[in-house]
Amino acid sequence: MPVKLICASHTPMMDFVPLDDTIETDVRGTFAALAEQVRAYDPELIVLFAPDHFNGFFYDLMPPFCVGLRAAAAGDWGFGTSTLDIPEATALELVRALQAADLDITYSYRMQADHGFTQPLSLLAGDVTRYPVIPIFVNGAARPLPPCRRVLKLGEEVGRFLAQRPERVLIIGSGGLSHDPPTPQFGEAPPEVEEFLISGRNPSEEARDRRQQKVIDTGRRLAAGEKGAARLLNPEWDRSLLETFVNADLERFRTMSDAEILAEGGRGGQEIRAWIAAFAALRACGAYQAQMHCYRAIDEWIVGMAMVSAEPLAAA
Ligand SMILES: O=C(O)CCc1cccc(O)c1O
Ligand SMILES: [Fe+2]
Repeated sequence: MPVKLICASHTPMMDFVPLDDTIETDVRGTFAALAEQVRAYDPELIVLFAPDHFNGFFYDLMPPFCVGLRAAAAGDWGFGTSTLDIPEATALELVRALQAADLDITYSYRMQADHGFTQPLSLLAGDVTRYPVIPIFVNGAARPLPPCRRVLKLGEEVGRFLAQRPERVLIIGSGGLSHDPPTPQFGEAPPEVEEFLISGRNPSEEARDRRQQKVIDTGRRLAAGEKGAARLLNPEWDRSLLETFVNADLERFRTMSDAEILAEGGRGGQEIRAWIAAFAALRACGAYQAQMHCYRAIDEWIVGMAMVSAEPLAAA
């Protein structure tokens, strides 16, 4: 079974906040080069690990992980509401395989996939619906978060499933690295915000715009060096994580705590779980070699922006 991996940060602010220098050209150029790789590879199945940002998953019922059996784009940040092209029978087989491996996996016949899913599909696949995809939600926003060692286990078992599939598979991990967008935290927010965090699905257009504008404003204040606007990006931590992934040193994550991730990588840093799952899945298919394509710490977009691709060693 051919397999390939791409992990990338996401930041929906890309399409709302233009940068006035070469950074945007570099980032978009790298995404375009990776999209060309995807086109040439022509995946028959994408397995996409991504977090949610209180667009599709809420505290009324918060799973650590969720396999989408049917799903649509959540409608946030201009990525539309298209139905994803999920091969339902294969996704169901994956659920059964995970259960057989003692993972109590959640699944959904009506998943909403937010920009964590739709942005990488749009940037790397050209369109949200271009290729068959199995979306796998990995909670990276709603505390308490699943322990990183369980994320490793999920990735490993997904990888074991993929290793015996006939399809040409592209594994994508979406999120992080260090960044601290103004996502409200349960227990630290006023009652009406907590109510939103519990059950804020399908917001009005005005409510959605207000929320997104707040994120955009935070980026502007961070870039302006305003104290307390958001936790600073942490390029040093980002680079050490990238090295860990490139060196396939995934054991590091077995003991990595939420507190450590929060301290080094901010609230958004918790999204590295999607990369951990993706790399663990690839690793379960055999030894790999990885290539780093880009790293930029971008305050305006509130993101440690990185892209890494990887393939099995034998195929290199
Ligand atoms: O819409 C939101 O709540 C947050 C948007 C957002 C911004 C920067 C980096 C991210 O990873 C991200 O998700
Ligand atoms: Fe995010």
